[in-house]
Amino acid sequence: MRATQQDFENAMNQVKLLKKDPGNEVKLRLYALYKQATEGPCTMPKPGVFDFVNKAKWDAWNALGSLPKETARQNYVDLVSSLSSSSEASSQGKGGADGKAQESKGILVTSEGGITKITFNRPSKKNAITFQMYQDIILALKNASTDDTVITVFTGAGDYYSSGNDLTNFTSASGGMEEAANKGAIVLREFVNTFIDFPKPLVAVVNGPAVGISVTLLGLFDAVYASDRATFHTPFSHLGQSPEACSSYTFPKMMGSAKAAEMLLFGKKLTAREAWAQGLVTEVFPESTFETEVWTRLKTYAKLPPNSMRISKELIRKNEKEKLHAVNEEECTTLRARWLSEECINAIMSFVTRKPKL
Ligand SMILES: CCCCCC/C=C/C(=O)SCCNC(=O)CCNC(=O)[C@H](O)C(C)(C)COP(=O)(O)OP(=O)(O)OC[C@H]1O[C@@H](n2cnc3c(N)ncnc32)[C@H](O)[C@@H]1OP(=O)(O)O
Repeated sequence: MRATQQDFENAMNQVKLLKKDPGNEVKLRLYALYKQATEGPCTMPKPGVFDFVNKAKWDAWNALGSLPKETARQNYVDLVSSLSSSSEASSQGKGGADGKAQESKGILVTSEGGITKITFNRPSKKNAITFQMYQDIILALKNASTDDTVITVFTGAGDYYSSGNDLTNFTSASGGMEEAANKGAIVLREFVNTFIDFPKPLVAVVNGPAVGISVTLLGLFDAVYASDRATFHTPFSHLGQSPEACSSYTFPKMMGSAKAAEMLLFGKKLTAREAWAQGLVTEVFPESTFETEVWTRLKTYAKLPPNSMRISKELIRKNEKEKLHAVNEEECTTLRARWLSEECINAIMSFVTRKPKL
């Protein structure tokens, strides 16, 4: 039976729910089939040789020649169906009861002893945050804000806390940089708003190096415990980008504008003790006792009266909320423009095309 327009639209939605990243080759094939099915043969001018991403996409689309739209639509549906059967669609239920675990691609959410634990769980990529992970974290925080857990804790699996935004979020987007930048700004706005509005105590257990957005977000946490192995790095200028997660406001407020500028403008990497001295970190622990000491403490905190902690947090945050939302809005608008700048595109391309290690 021929794939209908409805089958095609269902397949497009299905792609967004794939649990396993199908890899760049498959993504290019999907892109090419989508373009062929919706626009017909490629008539676009060939991108320049240094425009790696758009050239790869153009090549994939152009290779389909005069394949009829209907056949491209059918092939797209078939390809998605084969991917979906090998990679069960992502789902994340509502948690809260002790011992329940929800796993999505890239994050692991567990709840035990009154603590929701959200783990960046992509150690082979230093826990870089994909578009899907941003969305899964939003969902996990929304669940944690209304379930019966008392404290929510972020940590990282493996040697890193997180290397920040996955730099391939933009290069692997099927609709080009402009579409990726629009999507990025929308996702980022909602993601940061969820942290601003999160009603319960939010704690970061920074087990290792933290980069980019995983650092800036810490300004919205209630406590940050760090191993003495952790470092804090915000290389935004090196990436042609600008600060996010309200750090253009929280960092100068917390550490003074001179120290904030060293981090946010010049990309100075701080040790855990330096970050503590600047007020970004609550307490630093020796790596050898870090996990035991921190988790023992958190288990005690999770037994404190939850309503009292929620009300105190509300009082602390109340006068800042409107300001934080306005800052988030402006940072997202600024970043959207940055992502389309030559400085940023060149920096991202030089990361994704760097030579593999021997
Ligand atoms: C909705 C969108 C919101 C966006 C908000 C804006 C956010 C901005 C930021 O977060 S900016 C910060 C972005 N992050 C970085 O610039 C870090 C980039 N990575 C590195 O510099 C290094 O990988 C490292 C210092 C983190 C670790 O170096 P090393 O110990 O030498 O390991 P590898 O480089 O070999 O890394 C292993 C493996 O992981 C991949 N990887 C690491 N970080 C990222 C990343 N941020 N994005 C994508 N991929 C990453 C790396 O490519 C290696 O993969 P491979 O084994 O080669 O397949």
